[in-house]
Amino acid sequence: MSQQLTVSNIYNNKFIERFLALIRNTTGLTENGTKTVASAAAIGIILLAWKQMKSSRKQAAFVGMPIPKGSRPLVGHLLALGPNLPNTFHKWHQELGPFFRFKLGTKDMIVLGTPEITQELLGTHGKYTSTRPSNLESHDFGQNNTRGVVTGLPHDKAWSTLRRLVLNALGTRSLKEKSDALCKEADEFVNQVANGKNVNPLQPLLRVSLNFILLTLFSTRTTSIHDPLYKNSIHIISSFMQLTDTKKFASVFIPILKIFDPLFGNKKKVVEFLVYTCKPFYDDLIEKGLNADGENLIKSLNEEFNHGKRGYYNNLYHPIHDMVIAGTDTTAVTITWGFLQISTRPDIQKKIQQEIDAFVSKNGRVPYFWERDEVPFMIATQRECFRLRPTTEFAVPHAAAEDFEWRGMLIPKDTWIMPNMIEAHINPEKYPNPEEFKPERFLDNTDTMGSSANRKVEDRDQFNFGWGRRVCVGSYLAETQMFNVWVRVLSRCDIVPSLDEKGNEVPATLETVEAISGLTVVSPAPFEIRFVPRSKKQ
Ligand code: HEM
Repeated sequence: MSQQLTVSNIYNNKFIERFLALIRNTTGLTENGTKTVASAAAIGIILLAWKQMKSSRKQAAFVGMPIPKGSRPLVGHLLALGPNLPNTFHKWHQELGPFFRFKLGTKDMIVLGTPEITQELLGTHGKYTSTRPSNLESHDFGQNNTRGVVTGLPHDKAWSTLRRLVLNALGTRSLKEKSDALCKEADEFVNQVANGKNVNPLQPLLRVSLNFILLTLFSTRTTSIHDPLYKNSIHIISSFMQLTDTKKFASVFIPILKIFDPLFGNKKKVVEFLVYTCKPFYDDLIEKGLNADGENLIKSLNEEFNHGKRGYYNNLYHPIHDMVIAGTDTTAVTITWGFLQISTRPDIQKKIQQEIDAFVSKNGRVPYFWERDEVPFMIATQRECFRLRPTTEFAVPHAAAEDFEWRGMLIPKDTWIMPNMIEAHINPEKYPNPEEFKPERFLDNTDTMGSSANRKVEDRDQFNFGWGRRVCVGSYLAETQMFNVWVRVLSRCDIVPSLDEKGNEVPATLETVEAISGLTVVSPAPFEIRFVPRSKKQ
């Protein structure tokens, strides 16, 4: 009869008996001591085997996923990326298909090149793919891991509440109430530039965007580019962008570089900047916003997270900072790229002006954003400009929240997921002859682009505001601003190329103006155009 297997009779097994004797003879331990050591060894062996099993599962990660050539130990594909990432990725998509994996140092990154694939991974599998890469969280204002909107975690209740409050403050009703103040910002922009002189519209547009954010958050605004509030805000935005440039966090991707962190590491500088520069700046703005008449976002945030108490705002800095950073240059840059594209297309401008003029002669004023059905060709042109020059090249990267399976492949936790915005918008199946500037392809749709983000992928007409649960919370504000500025500029001006010293036109186009990739936004290199008042056109 076979012996029953129990913990105590395990030691009666001949092989184990001999093993215990060996330990006793070599260590001089008692019988009980030997059994304890043997048990500990057995547990160790089991743990090791389990770890081995786990890591062999990890080795099976990404099996079947295309990967470009050129990966090197330690640095991964770093040396194969070349100076122009979108071009390299376009080449890799052509060689490898709609998705591929590459390695940046030791980090795995998946790039998604078609709307369908992106929807599948970031929409259908959103449960696993809606967090952000942990190293995007470069700081927390030194405050117990309070996160903002951009890096908050979807399973965190505070994040859902925050997102809801922000969406509410930047939504249809709220912005309709603020409409007059927002329209004035756009009027002021036209007053400033409508003089027929060469101008780079980006800087004055940055002030319009900043004022849109300051008004909705704190019921305040800057009065000119010389206003200290404007100067300090731009200082905060640009310093933060520079401090958090991916290159400064190379050791995140290439761990061996950590040895240089004490010399070149940036983390301490970021935290000092946030604590000593940003906090006092935001304290002033928060007080201003809480003392202001009427509703604004800071009042609802303080009510929700601090029960309306004054004086303690540690948990509000991060969400506020996110809005200022995410909302200012994105919209200004989008409008700038749009004006650049139509500055060489008087035919397109004329069609838009006919629509606006017809509305003005009927109503005595230009349309509001909610009357955009009256200017369908202008809306279609904005969409076409946005398609041909997306404002972000890879949106804001998502990350895998846990190991999960996709198309039979194991995607490990922390894999970065990057939707390739440029590739998605030149997909010939969705946009026939994608290289052609053709606003007509969007003519039948004046819905907001933000609402298009919630549709089925085949019904979406563009993807610039992102995907899935993390879709941009500021899309309605951005579109309102784009509309207000476009409609006012084109009702009063023609946008034409700049002039050189001899009076010759210098056309600026997507081909002549370099696209400069930033942390998330891709900005035009400095260029100039002119806004010539329509009645005074030579
Ligand atoms: C044309 C202008 C804009 C563009 C192209 C844009 C684009 C984007 C994109 C692509 C994302 C990432 C979505 C994803 O992860 O899939 C995003 C997220 C975000 N945007 Fe925008 N955005 C714009 C304007 C704004 C404005 C005006 C604000 C705020 C006032 C804003 C605030 C945010 C925030 C807070 C997030 C993070 C959302 C989250 O992680 O849940 N954006 N935006």
